[in-house]
Amino acid sequence: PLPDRDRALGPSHQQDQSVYEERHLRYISPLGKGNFGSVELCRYDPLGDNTGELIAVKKLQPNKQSNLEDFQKEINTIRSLHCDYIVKYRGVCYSMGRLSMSLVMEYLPYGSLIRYLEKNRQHVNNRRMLLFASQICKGLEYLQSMRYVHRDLAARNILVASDTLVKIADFGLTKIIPFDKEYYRVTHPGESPIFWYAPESITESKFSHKSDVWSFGVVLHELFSYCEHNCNPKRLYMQEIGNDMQGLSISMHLVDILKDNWRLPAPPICPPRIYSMMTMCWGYSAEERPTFSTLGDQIETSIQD
Ligand SMILES: Cc1cnc(Nc2cc(F)c(C3CCN(C)CC3)c(F)c2)nc1Nc1ccc(F)c(N2CCCS2(=O)=O)c1
Repeated sequence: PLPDRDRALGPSHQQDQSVYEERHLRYISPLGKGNFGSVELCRYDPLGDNTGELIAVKKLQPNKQSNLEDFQKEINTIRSLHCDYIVKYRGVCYSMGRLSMSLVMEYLPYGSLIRYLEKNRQHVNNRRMLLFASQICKGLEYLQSMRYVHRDLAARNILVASDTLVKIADFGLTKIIPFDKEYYRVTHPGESPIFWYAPESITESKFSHKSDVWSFGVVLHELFSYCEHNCNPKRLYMQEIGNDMQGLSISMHLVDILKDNWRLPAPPICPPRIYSMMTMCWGYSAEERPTFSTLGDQIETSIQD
């Protein structure tokens, strides 16, 4: 049979674990909004006695019809992923007579990693940070084994399931690398998070597992900066680029300083071995960068020490 992700998502093939009926969906509160649409906390309560499970429901922006295709791709992607370090797909919910659909996922109560670290900074030590880093690394290793490139790796897209478990959350930009290529070239970059992008992604819109490795290095930087607002990657890069913008676009300035070998500075109190791991992820050419399995081993070694 076709591998999971190659089967078309369609109402006629009831291969989804479950289709959620809108009439049993109880809206509770908003979780987040973005150009992607919105994510809401709901309770699926078919018995109507408040014993149903809490779920996170991602709805598409109603007006953006073009996104429906992307949304279907995102649903196909997340449906095909089965990994402890990736947020779990639960099913879909059709409403308005199959006119619109929502993506139903498991609900992770602690929210985004950024907010979690801001709130719990005082009792998250380096060991726990390394545990989170190794979980994200394992999630990415799994994604790579499925030939997916995430393309939007950042602490804001990592969710916290518990004090000892984080998961990769957002697959809106994830693409499958064609079987005969090493990279995916994007035609419409959209709003690119360039401060998390590898140089070749900025200059050539090329995305590969190695460009995800670059972004993982930036996530390591965010982790060991405790997602401090005043030392987030965008702020640090903009300080270095300076405000003397001679008309060059920000992304060209960014590529210039990366070519000159400037890199994000070591976060305060970051173990030297971790910072050297980040700088390896930031090898200018993709070949220089380590693989996720090498990074995973190095992180495991650091945890043992
Ligand atoms: C699939 C999923 C599962 N569980 C959860 N739990 C969750 C639990 C929470 F308390 C919160 C917050 C915590 C802070 N207070 C004020 C509001 C609720 C929260 F934001 C999330 N959220 C999920 N998705 C999600 C939600 C929201 C998002 F903005 C984004 N994204 C944004 C960038 C791309 S994104 O799609 O990753 C994904």
